[in-house]
Amino acid sequence: MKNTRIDLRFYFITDDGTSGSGPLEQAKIAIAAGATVVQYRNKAFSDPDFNEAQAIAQMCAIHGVRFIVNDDMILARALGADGVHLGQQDADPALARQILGPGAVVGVSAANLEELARTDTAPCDYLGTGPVFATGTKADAGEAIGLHGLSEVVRRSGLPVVAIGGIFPESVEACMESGADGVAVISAITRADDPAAAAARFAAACGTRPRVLQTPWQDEFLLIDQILGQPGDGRDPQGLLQVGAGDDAALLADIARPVITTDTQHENIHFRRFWQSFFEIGYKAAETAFSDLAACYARPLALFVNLSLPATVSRENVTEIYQGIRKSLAACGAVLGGGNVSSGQDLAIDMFAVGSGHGRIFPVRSAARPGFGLYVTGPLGRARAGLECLMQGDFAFPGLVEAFKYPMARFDAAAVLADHRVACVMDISDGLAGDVGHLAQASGITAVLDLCRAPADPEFASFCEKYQKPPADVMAEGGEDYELLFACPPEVFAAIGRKLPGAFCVGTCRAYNGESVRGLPEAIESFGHTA
Ligand SMILES: Cc1ncc(COP(=O)(O)OP(=O)(O)O)c(N)n1
Ligand SMILES: Cc1ncsc1CCOP(=O)(O)O
Ligand SMILES: [Mg+2]
Repeated sequence: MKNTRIDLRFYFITDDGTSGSGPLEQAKIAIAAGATVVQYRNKAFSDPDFNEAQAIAQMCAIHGVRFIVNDDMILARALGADGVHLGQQDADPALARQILGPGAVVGVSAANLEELARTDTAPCDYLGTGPVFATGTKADAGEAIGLHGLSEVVRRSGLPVVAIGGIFPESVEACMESGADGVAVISAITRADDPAAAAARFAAACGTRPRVLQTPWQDEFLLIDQILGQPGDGRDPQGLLQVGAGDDAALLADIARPVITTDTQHENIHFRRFWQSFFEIGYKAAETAFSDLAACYARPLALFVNLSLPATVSRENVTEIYQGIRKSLAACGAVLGGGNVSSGQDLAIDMFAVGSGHGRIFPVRSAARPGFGLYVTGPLGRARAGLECLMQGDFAFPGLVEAFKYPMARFDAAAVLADHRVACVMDISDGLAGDVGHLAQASGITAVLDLCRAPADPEFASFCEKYQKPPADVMAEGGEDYELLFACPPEVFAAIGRKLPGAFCVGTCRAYNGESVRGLPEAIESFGHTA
């Protein structure tokens, strides 16, 4: 059964064969001009194209434009599309109707009367017929049927018909007069010198109206209000935000020894949507900022977040990012102090974290002394291994993937170190190999690494075995565990170790002998945050 009506007047189809702008840009132009339908046609679709297709789906949804996927009903379903377009070589329309349901749009191609005779049109909502005129866009499109052929199909089909193939604004009227309900167009827009002007001419010929293009977060203030909450809504139990969301700046209650840090997370540098959900991206971004506070013994109070949002991120995605951020805030008792959203090329999360420093001690990197041991608060390399698993598509080590996705700022460990007056601390965000060098340089010592004393970790060990990686290499190069590196006299560590059973020794501090770091596994390069 079908019960779908569709306005076919200006049916735009994305072009996967042009060196000009990509499908999302093309769709935006068509939507802004007044397209009534956008078909996503990508003959070489592969997984990484999903985000772009989703962005087109979102643009269509926001503007009330029907979104149709060519050829692939499963992709249509995954994208929440309005429907699918199927040709003679594609899946059976009856199956598409069964899978997509009665409310979906199912379109079918019948190039001419012969194909129409072979087509089960009962499950279909419309027919795509052509090429009406010669087209260079589809090599296997067959002979042009002309306006006469179009009118014959219209007369026989009993379905709404969209004319396709070689159509220009000048030919729209004749197609409509031949009985078509609309025209489908690719190259006359996508390969025009001025695609926006060409699309506008189509809209005028089809009788549709232009739109002011909205981005998913156009109503920025609403979005920010929704995200930040309001005073008294229980999200700021300590009353830190005397003036919070909704004003130009936040007024915070008095903070003893304010400690401030900033951090930025960029798509494809610090995270990938392919590997992490928006929730996970938000959560981890906040933890990375808070890890800096933990390394300074500061109590976390507030986080300010600026989001740069490309068109491929929806309002729902933004909400998910903030849900992830809120998980992190809840874990450490901090509040969301404010923020901003703006359009951008890539998804980026800029953060500004505020904390209250320890009453007596502010640890620094420069306080290591010869004779001190070098220690870390917990296992190293697990997050790096988890990242490798994601890159390989290996699901055999869920604990490692979890370590990559859900690091925890070590406020618990910081409290123990502070109790023992440890004065030299930093968080390991770039990998031990790189970060120990920073500590050694700041302290003017030589750090001698020895990673053989790391506690046994069966999952990590079997990962290293499977991928033939020396464990010490992965431990030394892997950032993103967000453990703390600290230096103190061995007798102090003896007491700390009883309270922090996961902590272990990674080396010793010696008088500077011309090298900042010794004992690094060979061929180690700290995992730099470069693309
Ligand atoms: C609206 C519309 N009409 C016809 C087609 C062509 O479909 P098909 O014959 O399956 O060819 P491909 O487009 O898949 O190469 C269409 N896509 N849209
Ligand atoms: C997909 C398709 N099916 C029949 S003709 C055609 C191509 C239409 O492209 P253009 O509008 O550039 O002629
Ligand atoms: Mg097809």
